[in-house]
Amino acid sequence: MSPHAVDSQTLGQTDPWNLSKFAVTKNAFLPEESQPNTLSDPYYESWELVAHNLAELIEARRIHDAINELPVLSTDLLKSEAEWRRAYVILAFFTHAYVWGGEKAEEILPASVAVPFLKVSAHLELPPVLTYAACNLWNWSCSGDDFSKLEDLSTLVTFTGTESEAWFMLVSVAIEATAAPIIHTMLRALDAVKTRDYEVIIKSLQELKVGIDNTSDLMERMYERCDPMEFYYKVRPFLAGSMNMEDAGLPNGVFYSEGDGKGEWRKIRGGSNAQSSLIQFYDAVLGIEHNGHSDSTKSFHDEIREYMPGPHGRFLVHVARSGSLRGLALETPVREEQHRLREAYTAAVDALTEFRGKHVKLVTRYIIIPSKKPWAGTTRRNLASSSSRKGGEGLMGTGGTELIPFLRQAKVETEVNKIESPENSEKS
Ligand code: HEM
Repeated sequence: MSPHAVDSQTLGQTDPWNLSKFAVTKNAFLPEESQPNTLSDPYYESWELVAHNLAELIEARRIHDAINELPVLSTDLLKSEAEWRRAYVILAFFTHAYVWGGEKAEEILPASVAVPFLKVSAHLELPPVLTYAACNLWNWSCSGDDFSKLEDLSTLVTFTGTESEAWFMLVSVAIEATAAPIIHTMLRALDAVKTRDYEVIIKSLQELKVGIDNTSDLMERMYERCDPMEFYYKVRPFLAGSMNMEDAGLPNGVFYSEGDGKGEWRKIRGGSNAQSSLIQFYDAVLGIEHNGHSDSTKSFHDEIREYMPGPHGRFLVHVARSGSLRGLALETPVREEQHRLREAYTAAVDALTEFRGKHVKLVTRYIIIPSKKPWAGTTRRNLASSSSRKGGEGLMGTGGTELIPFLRQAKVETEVNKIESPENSEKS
């Protein structure tokens, strides 16, 4: 068992939260075990053959032929939830390899991928696109028991076969695994709000701060083995969705063909770490809210929950409604323990603000700077070429945001929650 996994006794104590209903495991948002790297029924051999050779097929410009030759397979022979997840990973990678793997974007997704992908996505309550779940949560295996040990993790499906791509995906797996105990600690803290058990809450908030710091430290390990130029020009274009991709060659989005002329044009956001339930969990327990952007009344953070596995999205809603640590921290402190609660709350908010600050720096290193540099490798018409043509102006995130203003706003919306002294405690 991963040393960060929560033991069954502890899980038992938090049973009122009904975690299995929310697909929260002893490894939090990661599955219980290493993921299978093959579907067991030989019926799916043709999928597995393409999946295991995806990077080579893309490199050799044979990916379209390989996918066009696939039969339209049924989902009836998927044997377990782990196999449904494996099918989702495979079909998500096929979709993005097909759309972005040629000289220019392909607008029509063939039925061999679209038909089973729509079924598998509906089963898992996810959109039919390469989400964080496809790229990260369900796309790894581990040679040991410790899922936070980056060196022991490997990816199952990749577009490029590069170390940069694997590292980019696996850093997030390690982050999720390391944070597993924090979920359970914070659920106990929310329960303790009802009984005003200050000591439990203070200790939990202190642990949360350490957990968020660990998340930041692991995120900064990205620099070790993910090369910014390779990430920007080779890997990131494959993560793009079909929303806001007019300049990259998808004016109408992508047509998901269901055969016999049937199908639907879809504009869907691409994969983004913004779809991590963990960071939104940190927001939820601290009572941090994000505002709507100009074209919607819903915030991006709320919208993006639809790109998380259904049960995880529902878990976040449930947590946000289950007691307010912030409300308790805002009460005018009279007793010593109330002062300590404020300090612990603010230290956790500071840690999350710092995480978001470090993330902006990461995005600058991996997107802003490379977008202004010339690339000597293969060029295709895609997200990278369309952004670079404009000298990096108006850069969009793969999740579809105007990235830097959006990320700075998320940081400010975190920071304003600090409660430093009774005088500035009016915000609630
Ligand atoms: C090379 C690595 C990374 C790059 C280039 C990157 C890029 C981005 C971009 C462009 C956005 C804006 C949303 C969008 O996709 O449109 C975003 C959002 C976000 N990313 Fe990353 N990211 C990286 C790694 C990470 C990691 C490791 C995490 C940690 C789990 C993370 C967490 C988030 C979160 C939570 C958001 C939503 C904004 C917020 O709540 O602050 N990112 N990222």
